[in-house]
Amino acid sequence: MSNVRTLTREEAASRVMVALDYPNAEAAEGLLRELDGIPCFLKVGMQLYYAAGPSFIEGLKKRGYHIFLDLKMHDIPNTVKGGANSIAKLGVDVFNVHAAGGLKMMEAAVEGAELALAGTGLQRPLIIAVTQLTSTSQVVLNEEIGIEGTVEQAVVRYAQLTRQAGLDGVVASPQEVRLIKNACGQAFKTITPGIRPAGADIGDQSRIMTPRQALDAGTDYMVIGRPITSAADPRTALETIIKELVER
Ligand SMILES: O=C(O)c1cc(=O)[nH]c(=O)n1[C@@H]1O[C@H](COP(=O)(O)O)[C@@H](O)[C@H]1O
Repeated sequence: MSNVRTLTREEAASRVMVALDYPNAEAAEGLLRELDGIPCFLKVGMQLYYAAGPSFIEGLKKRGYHIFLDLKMHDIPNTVKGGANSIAKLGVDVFNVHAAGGLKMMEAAVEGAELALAGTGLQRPLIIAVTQLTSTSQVVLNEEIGIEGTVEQAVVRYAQLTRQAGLDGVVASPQEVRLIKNACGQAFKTITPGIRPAGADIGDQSRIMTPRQALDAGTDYMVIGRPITSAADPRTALETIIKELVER
Protein backbone atom coordinates (compact mmCIF):
# COMPACT_ATOMS: atom_id res chain seq x y z
CA MET A 1 0.00 0.00 0.00
CA SER A 2 1.42 3.39 -0.87
CA ASN A 3 1.95 5.83 1.92
CA VAL A 4 0.63 8.96 0.20
CA ARG A 5 1.53 12.23 1.89
CA THR A 6 0.75 15.86 1.31
CA LEU A 7 3.47 18.25 2.40
CA THR A 8 3.85 22.01 2.46
CA ARG A 9 6.90 23.46 0.71
CA GLU A 10 8.61 24.00 4.10
CA GLU A 11 7.87 20.45 5.27
CA ALA A 12 9.19 19.03 2.01
CA ALA A 13 12.38 21.13 2.19
CA SER A 14 13.05 20.09 5.79
CA ARG A 15 13.00 16.42 4.76
CA VAL A 16 15.79 16.94 2.22
CA MET A 17 19.30 16.60 3.62
CA VAL A 18 21.66 18.22 1.13
CA ALA A 19 25.01 16.39 1.16
CA LEU A 20 27.81 18.98 1.33
CA ASP A 21 30.41 16.69 -0.23
CA TYR A 22 33.02 19.40 -0.83
CA PRO A 23 36.79 19.59 -0.24
CA ASN A 24 36.69 22.70 1.96
CA ALA A 25 34.50 25.26 3.72
CA GLU A 26 34.78 27.82 0.89
CA ALA A 27 33.31 25.41 -1.64
CA ALA A 28 30.49 24.46 0.75
CA GLU A 29 29.76 28.15 1.45
CA GLY A 30 29.39 28.66 -2.31
CA LEU A 31 26.51 26.19 -2.37
CA LEU A 32 24.96 27.61 0.81
CA ARG A 33 24.85 31.05 -0.84
CA GLU A 34 22.98 29.51 -3.78
CA LEU A 35 20.50 27.72 -1.50
CA ASP A 36 20.04 30.70 0.83
CA GLY A 37 16.60 30.80 2.45
CA ILE A 38 15.56 27.24 1.53
CA PRO A 39 14.90 25.46 4.87
CA CYS A 40 16.64 22.19 4.01
CA PHE A 41 18.76 20.04 6.36
CA LEU A 42 22.51 19.92 5.69
CA LYS A 43 24.62 16.78 5.78
CA VAL A 44 28.35 17.14 6.47
CA GLY A 45 30.31 14.00 5.67
CA MET A 46 33.91 12.95 6.10
CA GLN A 47 35.36 14.86 3.15
CA LEU A 48 34.25 18.27 4.44
CA TYR A 49 34.54 17.50 8.16
CA TYR A 50 38.12 16.22 7.89
CA ALA A 51 39.03 19.42 6.03
CA ALA A 52 36.97 22.05 7.84
CA GLY A 53 36.64 20.55 11.33
CA PRO A 54 34.43 21.18 14.35
CA SER A 55 34.52 25.00 14.05
CA PHE A 56 32.79 24.81 10.67
CA ILE A 57 29.99 22.72 12.21
CA GLU A 58 29.65 25.08 15.16
CA GLY A 59 29.46 28.02 12.73
CA LEU A 60 26.65 26.37 10.75
CA LYS A 61 24.74 25.65 13.96
CA LYS A 62 25.07 29.30 15.05
CA ARG A 63 23.50 30.29 11.72
CA GLY A 64 20.50 28.07 12.51
CA TYR A 65 21.09 25.14 10.16
CA HIS A 66 19.99 21.63 11.04
CA ILE A 67 23.01 19.36 10.70
CA PHE A 68 23.45 15.64 10.11
CA LEU A 69 27.10 14.86 10.85
CA ASP A 70 27.80 11.75 8.80
CA LEU A 71 31.06 10.26 10.10
CA LYS A 72 29.82 6.63 10.15
CA MET A 73 31.70 5.57 13.26
CA HIS A 74 32.72 1.90 13.35
CA ASP A 75 35.22 0.96 16.06
CA ILE A 76 35.43 -0.74 19.45
CA PRO A 77 32.69 0.36 21.89
CA ASN A 78 34.95 2.51 24.09
CA THR A 79 36.29 4.47 21.11
CA VAL A 80 32.81 5.03 19.67
CA LYS A 81 31.59 6.16 23.09
CA GLY A 82 34.32 8.82 23.09
CA GLY A 83 33.58 9.81 19.50
CA ALA A 84 29.87 10.16 20.24
CA ASN A 85 30.70 12.23 23.31
CA SER A 86 32.73 14.71 21.23
CA ILE A 87 30.13 14.84 18.45
CA ALA A 88 27.24 15.48 20.85
CA LYS A 89 29.12 18.49 22.26
CA LEU A 90 29.11 20.05 18.77
CA GLY A 91 25.34 20.40 18.98
CA VAL A 92 24.53 18.52 15.77
CA ASP A 93 20.98 17.27 15.26
CA VAL A 94 21.81 13.83 13.85
CA PHE A 95 24.93 11.62 13.69
CA ASN A 96 25.58 8.05 12.65
CA VAL A 97 27.49 4.83 13.28
CA HIS A 98 27.70 1.54 11.37
CA ALA A 99 25.26 -1.13 12.60
CA ALA A 100 27.96 -3.67 11.64
CA GLY A 101 29.81 -2.57 14.80
CA GLY A 102 27.26 -4.57 16.81
CA LEU A 103 24.94 -4.07 19.77
CA LYS A 104 27.52 -3.02 22.38
CA MET A 105 29.12 -0.52 20.03
CA MET A 106 25.78 1.10 19.25
CA GLU A 107 24.83 1.19 22.95
CA ALA A 108 28.18 2.86 23.62
CA ALA A 109 27.33 5.58 21.09
CA VAL A 110 24.12 6.38 22.99
CA GLU A 111 25.99 6.35 26.32
CA GLY A 112 28.69 8.69 25.02
CA ALA A 113 26.19 11.19 23.65
CA GLU A 114 24.05 11.13 26.81
CA LEU A 115 27.11 11.63 28.98
CA ALA A 116 28.07 14.72 26.96
CA LEU A 117 24.68 16.32 27.49
CA ALA A 118 24.01 15.25 31.09
CA GLY A 119 22.88 18.22 33.16
CA THR A 120 22.68 20.60 30.17
CA GLY A 121 18.97 20.11 29.53
CA LEU A 122 19.83 19.77 25.83
CA GLN A 123 18.17 17.10 23.75
CA ARG A 124 20.47 14.35 22.52
CA PRO A 125 20.98 14.21 18.77
CA LEU A 126 19.23 11.47 16.80
CA ILE A 127 21.64 8.54 16.56
CA ILE A 128 21.26 6.55 13.40
CA ALA A 129 22.95 3.35 12.19
CA VAL A 130 23.97 2.64 8.61
CA THR A 131 22.58 -0.76 7.56
CA GLN A 132 23.92 -1.65 4.12
CA LEU A 133 25.38 1.20 2.07
CA THR A 134 23.19 2.24 -0.84
CA SER A 135 26.10 1.53 -3.17
CA THR A 136 25.99 -2.15 -2.15
CA SER A 137 24.21 -4.42 -4.66
CA GLN A 138 22.91 -7.94 -4.02
CA VAL A 139 26.00 -9.42 -5.74
CA VAL A 140 28.43 -7.28 -3.73
CA LEU A 141 26.67 -8.21 -0.47
CA ASN A 142 26.88 -11.95 -1.15
CA GLU A 143 30.13 -12.28 -3.08
CA GLU A 144 32.39 -9.52 -1.72
CA ILE A 145 31.12 -8.72 1.78
CA GLY A 146 30.17 -12.37 2.36
CA ILE A 147 26.75 -11.85 3.92
CA GLU A 148 24.22 -14.46 2.81
CA GLY A 149 20.58 -13.81 1.96
CA THR A 150 18.94 -10.82 0.33
CA VAL A 151 19.88 -7.17 0.83
CA GLU A 152 16.44 -6.66 2.37
CA GLN A 153 17.04 -9.40 4.95
CA ALA A 154 20.44 -7.95 5.86
CA VAL A 155 19.01 -4.43 6.20
CA VAL A 156 16.04 -5.49 8.35
CA ARG A 157 18.30 -7.57 10.59
CA TYR A 158 20.58 -4.57 11.22
CA ALA A 159 17.55 -2.30 11.71
CA GLN A 160 16.19 -4.61 14.42
CA LEU A 161 19.59 -4.71 16.13
CA THR A 162 19.76 -0.91 15.94
CA ARG A 163 16.38 -0.58 17.59
CA GLN A 164 17.39 -3.06 20.29
CA ALA A 165 20.46 -0.90 21.03
CA GLY A 166 18.21 2.10 21.67
CA LEU A 167 19.14 4.16 18.61
CA ASP A 168 16.58 6.29 16.78
CA GLY A 169 16.68 4.86 13.29
CA VAL A 170 18.72 3.72 10.33
CA VAL A 171 20.25 4.80 7.06
CA ALA A 172 19.11 2.53 4.23
CA SER A 173 17.88 2.69 0.67
CA PRO A 174 14.33 4.00 0.16
CA GLN A 175 13.64 0.56 -1.34
CA GLU A 176 13.77 -0.91 2.18
CA VAL A 177 11.75 1.71 4.09
CA ARG A 178 8.46 -0.22 4.17
CA LEU A 179 10.17 -3.37 5.45
CA ILE A 180 12.06 -1.40 8.13
CA LYS A 181 8.93 0.40 9.35
CA ASN A 182 7.01 -2.92 9.43
CA ALA A 183 9.77 -4.55 11.48
CA CYS A 184 10.69 -1.66 13.80
CA GLY A 185 7.59 0.54 13.95
CA GLN A 186 6.54 3.76 12.22
CA ALA A 187 8.32 5.98 14.77
CA PHE A 188 11.69 4.39 13.98
CA LYS A 189 13.39 6.90 11.66
CA THR A 190 14.63 6.16 8.17
CA ILE A 191 17.20 8.36 6.44
CA THR A 192 17.56 7.42 2.81
CA PRO A 193 20.36 8.31 0.41
CA GLY A 194 20.29 6.65 -3.02
CA ILE A 195 17.89 9.33 -4.28
CA ARG A 196 17.89 10.08 -7.99
CA PRO A 197 15.33 12.27 -9.76
CA ALA A 198 14.11 10.61 -12.98
CA GLY A 199 16.85 10.70 -15.61
CA ALA A 200 19.63 11.73 -13.19
CA ASP A 201 23.04 10.08 -13.34
CA ILE A 202 23.12 7.08 -10.96
CA GLY A 203 26.89 7.34 -10.37
CA ASP A 204 28.13 4.89 -7.72
CA GLN A 205 24.72 4.32 -6.14
CA SER A 206 23.01 0.98 -6.55
CA ARG A 207 19.68 0.85 -4.68
CA ILE A 208 17.89 4.02 -5.81
CA MET A 209 14.46 5.66 -5.96
CA THR A 210 13.15 9.07 -7.05
CA PRO A 211 12.35 11.66 -4.36
CA ARG A 212 8.60 11.12 -4.81
CA GLN A 213 8.92 7.31 -4.63
CA ALA A 214 11.02 7.61 -1.45
CA LEU A 215 8.45 9.90 0.17
CA ASP A 216 5.58 7.60 -0.78
CA ALA A 217 7.53 4.66 0.64
CA GLY A 218 7.37 6.51 3.97
CA THR A 219 10.91 7.81 4.44
CA ASP A 220 11.52 10.48 7.07
CA TYR A 221 14.52 12.19 5.44
CA MET A 222 16.21 11.84 2.07
CA VAL A 223 19.91 12.56 1.57
CA ILE A 224 20.66 14.11 -1.82
CA GLY A 225 24.08 15.16 -3.03
CA ARG A 226 25.20 15.26 -6.64
CA PRO A 227 21.75 15.71 -8.23
CA ILE A 228 21.86 19.11 -6.49
CA THR A 229 25.56 19.91 -6.02
CA SER A 230 26.62 18.92 -9.56
CA ALA A 231 23.65 20.60 -11.25
CA ALA A 232 24.31 23.64 -13.44
CA ASP A 233 21.82 25.50 -11.22
CA PRO A 234 21.71 23.84 -7.76
CA ARG A 235 18.93 26.11 -6.47
CA THR A 236 16.62 25.16 -9.32
CA ALA A 237 17.57 21.48 -8.89
CA LEU A 238 16.59 21.59 -5.20
CA GLU A 239 13.42 23.61 -5.86
CA THR A 240 12.40 21.06 -8.52
CA ILE A 241 12.87 18.21 -6.03
CA ILE A 242 10.83 20.08 -3.40
CA LYS A 243 8.08 20.68 -5.96
CA GLU A 244 8.06 16.96 -6.78
CA LEU A 245 7.54 16.21 -3.07
CA VAL A 246 4.74 18.75 -2.66
CA GLU A 247 2.76 18.00 -5.81
CA ARG A 248 0.53 14.97 -6.17
O1 LIG B 1 25.29 7.84 5.56
C1 LIG B 1 25.06 8.36 4.45
O2 LIG B 1 24.71 9.54 4.37
C2 LIG B 1 25.13 7.50 3.25
C3 LIG B 1 24.87 6.15 3.45
C4 LIG B 1 24.66 5.32 2.35
O3 LIG B 1 24.34 4.12 2.49
N1 LIG B 1 24.77 5.84 1.11
C5 LIG B 1 25.10 7.16 0.88
O4 LIG B 1 25.16 7.56 -0.28
N2 LIG B 1 25.34 7.98 1.96
C6 LIG B 1 25.74 9.39 1.74
O5 LIG B 1 24.71 10.06 1.01
C7 LIG B 1 25.26 10.97 0.06
C8 LIG B 1 24.71 10.60 -1.30
O6 LIG B 1 25.21 11.47 -2.25
P1 LIG B 1 24.75 11.43 -3.78
O7 LIG B 1 24.95 10.02 -4.27
O8 LIG B 1 25.68 12.41 -4.42
O9 LIG B 1 23.31 11.84 -3.81
C9 LIG B 1 26.77 10.88 0.17
O10 LIG B 1 27.22 11.95 0.97
C10 LIG B 1 27.01 9.55 0.89
O11 LIG B 1 28.15 9.62 1.74
